[in-house]
Amino acid sequence: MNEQAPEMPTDSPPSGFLWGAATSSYQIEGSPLADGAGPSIWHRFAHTPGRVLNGDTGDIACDHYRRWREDVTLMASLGLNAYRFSVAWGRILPEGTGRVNQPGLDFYRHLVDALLEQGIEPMLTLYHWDLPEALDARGGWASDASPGWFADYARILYRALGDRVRLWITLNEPWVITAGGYLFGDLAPGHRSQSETPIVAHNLLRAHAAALASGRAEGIERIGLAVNLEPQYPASPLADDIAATARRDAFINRWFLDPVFFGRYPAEMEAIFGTAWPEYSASELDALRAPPDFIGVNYYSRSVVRADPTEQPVGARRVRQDARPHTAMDWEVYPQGLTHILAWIQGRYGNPPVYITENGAAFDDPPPVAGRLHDRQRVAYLRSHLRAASRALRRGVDLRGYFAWSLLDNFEWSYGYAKRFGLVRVDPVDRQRLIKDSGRFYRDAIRRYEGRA
Ligand SMILES: OC[C@H]1NNC[C@@H](O)[C@@H]1O
Repeated sequence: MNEQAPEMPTDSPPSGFLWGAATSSYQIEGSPLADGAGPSIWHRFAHTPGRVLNGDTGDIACDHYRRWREDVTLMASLGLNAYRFSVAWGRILPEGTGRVNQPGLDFYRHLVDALLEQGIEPMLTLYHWDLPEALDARGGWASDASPGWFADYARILYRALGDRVRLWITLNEPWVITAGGYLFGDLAPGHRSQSETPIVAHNLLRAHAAALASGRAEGIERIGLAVNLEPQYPASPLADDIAATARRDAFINRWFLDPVFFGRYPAEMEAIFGTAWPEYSASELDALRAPPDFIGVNYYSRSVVRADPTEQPVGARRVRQDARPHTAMDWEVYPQGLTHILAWIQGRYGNPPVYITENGAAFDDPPPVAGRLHDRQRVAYLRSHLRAASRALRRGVDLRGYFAWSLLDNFEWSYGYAKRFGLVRVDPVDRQRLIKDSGRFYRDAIRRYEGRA
């Protein structure tokens, strides 16, 4: 059987299904201060010794800020009909609020126009972690003013691009923003505070609601929220493991979705944060109810969970499944979890429209040989997860698209350039692009699924 054959179920996806790839501004653009842009918290964090592996920064990254035309051509050659990217807030508002930097707006307008010329649907993420440094200096997401800052920023983009961008996402992975940036401290701004963490989460939810409202006022009809979801499975039938699994499920999967859909936090949150969990009035909780027009699901892996009082604040830890394959991030390859989490959304939140806005894997790729890069593990990962998505479609999940993470090898946050997720290799020296076998596989899969093969 042809190694590259998608070997996937023949049932074709719904018409208009989006086949895309995803990136984010700080991870690929480079030129973080070009043309009047203001620094972000990631510019500062990456330039702080010890924060990023090998001292890597996003100063050049994939040089996308200068190579964006080439990259749009690359997307078209892969047969993508959609592309998910994020806007660097600091390019639009160098101080985070106030003065608009026109060259920043122009960059994204040119990118969007080039995508549309190629028949590629843009999906724009308003916030993918690169908060303007000037706003962090004013309290950042811990500030009560942060939802207003975000809504004003969003409104500028809605007005500038709302006539050509139809798919918007307010926040990328509010859980990672909160847990990585404010609880565990491995991501910018690098805080480690149990008391600050629930406040930041609450402000992010308020910010999502405010950006949704300002989008509605501007006539924007399809605004989503992208969340990292990770199905949690108990390591044993022991009551402690079952309870620990429920806590970790609330902590990772329900902390943000329950408020936006139900106007309430999961009951487990108070047990997790104890006295650090604030008291909220009924009106404060109801103000969080802001169901998105679609959910963006970022899926990578699952967790098998055991109770562990030493692992705070949840009192649970992931048990490594040694017998199964893992990626270079040490994440178990578990495609079934994608089907499960999509079915879970369908059942819990009333079958809302869903896009898989990120799915992919980092592996230690072999070097290119004769202009080819045989990333077999990534091909296998994509094939198994596309099948898992197909099984969710068969179960009636309102799945509308799939975005591979990522188009390009890029800056993987605190890992720098050591972890590579790209369908396309980016040479660490000259940033030359080389489509990997996984990119070719994805192109062929799109053709097969769309009946063009
Ligand atoms: O770790 C892989 C990806 N996960 N979601 C957010 C992205 O910015 C990451 O690169």
